[in-house]
Amino acid sequence: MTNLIRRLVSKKKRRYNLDGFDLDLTYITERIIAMGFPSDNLEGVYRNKMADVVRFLDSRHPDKYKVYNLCSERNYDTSNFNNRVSSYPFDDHNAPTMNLVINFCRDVDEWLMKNPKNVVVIHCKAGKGRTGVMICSYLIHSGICKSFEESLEFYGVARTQNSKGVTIPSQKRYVMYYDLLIKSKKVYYDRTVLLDRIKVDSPPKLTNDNTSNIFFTIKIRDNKIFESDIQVLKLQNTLDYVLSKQIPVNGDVKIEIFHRDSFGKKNIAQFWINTFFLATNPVVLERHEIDKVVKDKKRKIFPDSFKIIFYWTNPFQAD
Ligand SMILES: CCCCCCCC(=O)OC[C@H](COP(=O)(O)O[C@H]1[C@H](O)[C@@H](OP(=O)(O)O)[C@H](OP(=O)(O)O)[C@@H](OP(=O)(O)O)[C@H]1O)OC(=O)CCCCCCC
Repeated sequence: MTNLIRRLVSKKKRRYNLDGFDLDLTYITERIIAMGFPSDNLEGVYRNKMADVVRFLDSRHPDKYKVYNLCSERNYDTSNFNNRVSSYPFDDHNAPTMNLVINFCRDVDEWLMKNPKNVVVIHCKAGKGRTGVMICSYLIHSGICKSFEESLEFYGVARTQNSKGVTIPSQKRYVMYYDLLIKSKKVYYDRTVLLDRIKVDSPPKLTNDNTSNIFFTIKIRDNKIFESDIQVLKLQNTLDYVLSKQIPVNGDVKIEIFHRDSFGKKNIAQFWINTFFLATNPVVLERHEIDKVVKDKKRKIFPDSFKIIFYWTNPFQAD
């Protein structure tokens, strides 16, 4: 019964089902393992049980494994894994920071280079989205995959039965960024640019009378630096918000669009971008490139033509 619940919760992910083990765990390559959170108590009933994961790793890769926990929301006693655990935390359904990806790839590389028998075991909560971003980045870093498209495909096929590994647009974008960074051979830094203006084309249908109360926020990593006032929009209108003062942003930037009604505010769309990689101006994000919007498969809220456009300025001409 417990295993049935675990299989239901792990959905389309490929499980390790051999020699008496039945775990939400997949070998992406012989030396890169993805898995669900090693849990205790009630969570242990529907996710991987910590004791089973320890038994598996100690029997298959004694003293040769290192575990990477990507969850910002939970932790465990690392002595379960002989303290060979590194933490690279970021939030569920979000992108990591670029520095987190860079440091993670270095750490994994260092461990794998130490001994040809060493393996890495990477997990978040479900062991799919966040785990996928980091594994795909390392597949590029190590040269196992030659492009971000190849790594996303490779991981999706290996980890799931429906090839839906990394599905959140911002998470995919960060794998693309890492590919660009590796190919450019440049040294990453939190480049400063100025945000000028944000447009939302073809507003969503959120109410029966087609009026929506939209506002947006800008965060640099986890710090909110700007919140717009509420814009009342009718369907067919375009939200065109010219910032009264240019806003300097650097590195990982999260923009969230909210709708406010009598029940409160609801985050309806969001995306992460990294300023180091901004090239075109304006930046146009199509429907399929915006988190949450892609989940509206039947186009009930967001029309096909929905897009977010933003304008920015490079304060340093030489960049
Ligand atoms: C009889 C019970 C039948 C249960 C059937 C459940 C079937 C079911 O939907 O199970 C799944 C859910 C939620 O599952 P999780 O709590 O594991 O949540 C997943 C997690 O957020 C993934 O992110 P990450 O941690 O990999 O970064 C996410 O992938 P992504 O970020 O790529 O979108 C995935 O989205 P996705 O589904 O792929 O769109 C989420 O479902 O489990 C529970 O809510 C725990 C249920 C606890 C039940 C306790 C029972 C004791």
